[in-house]
Amino acid sequence: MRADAILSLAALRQLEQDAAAQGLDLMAQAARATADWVGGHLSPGARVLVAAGPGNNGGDALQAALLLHRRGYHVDLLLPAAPATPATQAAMQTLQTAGLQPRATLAEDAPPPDLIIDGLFGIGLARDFAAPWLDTIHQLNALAIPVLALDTPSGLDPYRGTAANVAIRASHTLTFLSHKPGLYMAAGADLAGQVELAPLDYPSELCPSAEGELNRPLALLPVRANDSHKGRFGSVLVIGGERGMLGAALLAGRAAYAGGAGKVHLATLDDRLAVDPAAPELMIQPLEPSSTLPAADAVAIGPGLGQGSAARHWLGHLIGTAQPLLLDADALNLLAGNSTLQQALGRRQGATVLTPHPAEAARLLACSTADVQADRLAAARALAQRLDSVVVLKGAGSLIVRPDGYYRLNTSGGPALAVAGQGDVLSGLVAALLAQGLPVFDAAALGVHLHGLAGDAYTRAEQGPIGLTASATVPLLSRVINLTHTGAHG
Ligand SMILES: NC(=O)C1=CN([C@@H]2O[C@H](COP(=O)(O)OP(=O)(O)OC[C@H]3O[C@@H](n4cnc5c(N)ncnc54)[C@H](O)[C@@H]3O)[C@@H](O)[C@H]2O)[C@@H](O)CC1
Ligand SMILES: Nc1ncnc2c1ncn2[C@@H]1O[C@H](COP(=O)(O)OP(=O)(O)O)[C@@H](O)[C@H]1O
Ligand SMILES: [K+]
Repeated sequence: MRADAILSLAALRQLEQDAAAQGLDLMAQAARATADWVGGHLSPGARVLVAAGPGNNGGDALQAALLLHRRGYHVDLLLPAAPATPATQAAMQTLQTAGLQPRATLAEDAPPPDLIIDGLFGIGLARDFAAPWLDTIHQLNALAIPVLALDTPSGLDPYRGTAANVAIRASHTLTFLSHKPGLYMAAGADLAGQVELAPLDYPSELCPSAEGELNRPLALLPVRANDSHKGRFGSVLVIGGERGMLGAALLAGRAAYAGGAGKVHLATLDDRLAVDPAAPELMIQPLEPSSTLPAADAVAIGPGLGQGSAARHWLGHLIGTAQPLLLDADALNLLAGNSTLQQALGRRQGATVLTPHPAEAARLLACSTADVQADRLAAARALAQRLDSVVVLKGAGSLIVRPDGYYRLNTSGGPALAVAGQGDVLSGLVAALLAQGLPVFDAAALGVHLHGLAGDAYTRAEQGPIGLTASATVPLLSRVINLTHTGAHG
């Protein structure tokens, strides 16, 4: 299996069953990976508090506790409930034989540990917590000590990224067998800390097919030949810029140049800007109902578009063309209220990308933003399938989803990007990648990845995420593109 692959929960459970039927002990492997992780971070003699739950997540933790004890660590065991699975019961018996006695509650006078291992609950979490779990998790969080969560922080749904009524806040998560999207999305983005994968060993024929993968840049722009000219790198048309929202179209246009487009046209609904003095290379044309649109290899419609009749007209017109097309912002809001446009989009011949943030996705799905965030993958898949488009569901852990449901989960970027105008920048960048000929899923995925890298570069350079504006992101885009730019001559 590819290292970046994501297995569905059902596939993971199937793999677990098939491995057990072949006599493979995945729990022992998970425990070894855990003990090795601790060995890479703390020296023997360090104090480790191992919190174990009743299921197999607890089994992983208890087997790891035994290994750590044998390797010379000082292990304290917290076992709030009796082990419920045979593997967990057996692990507990071996620990007791080795002289380790568990406690049911945290000892108030115990010396503070150097690390907590959270093996309370994994993928088997089924409901909100009651006592004693509620108190235990609050108490563990209150210790404010580094936590290594096994598989997932207890209380976090590692597929949806939603938290139960309380959840462990981990500094690190060691997840087993396959990546899990909820460790990067919604509440998971703050609860999982640094995530590492322990893939574990099993025969390759047991490996189910993946439902998605982490978004790593697979498709890159081709290296540019010395004998190049602007006509080789595609032209982008941005349509938007209603009164009071011209800036959105300008940001998209500037980002399209930063993303390597050879030519960028802006067709704006507000006719009061003849030129962008900060980016005079943008060719700006006010839109009249009778206008002929400039020829383009990719079109982005939506940044600052508004929802007036002219906006509706141009959206309908573009859906009827076969050009690669990106819909953002008010183009999505117009679409949400118009089933005729939605049907036309579903029948569209050309490649289409939709880039909703959760509120725009909610309007399209006629549900609440909270509903979208409660199951981001299901929401993005529903839209991609219904509108036969590649969908980028933005926000922490952006998802890039194909109509057949396969997805890439983005891990770059962060709160530096949580500021007005970043969506416009992303639209222009993805349009530039489309105009340069990347296939639609790759263009969307690479654009999201690079946009996130620009945010990460800022956070690193400024030692924090505060203060990055959308316009200041544009030059960072070209820097990260040039840094990652490899491949064959185009
Ligand atoms: N999937 C796999 O192939 C592997 C799984 N392993 C581990 O096994 C874990 C899954 O084990 P399980 O399926 O036993 O599940 P868990 O250990 O996550 O939890 C299941 C137990 O918790 C109880 N429970 C669920 N929600 C509760 C709540 N809110 N309050 C109180 N009790 C609750 C259930 O009744 C059950 O006893 C994984 O996360 C991973 O850590 C590893 O051993 C490696 C292999
Ligand atoms: N916390 C975050 N982590 C990662 N990416 C983020 C975060 N917040 C915002 N972003 C990204 O920034 C962009 C914001 O887009 P959007 O909400 O459409 O902004 P606007 O409408 O103001 O242009 C999206 O690409 C989104 O994924
Ligand atoms: K856990």
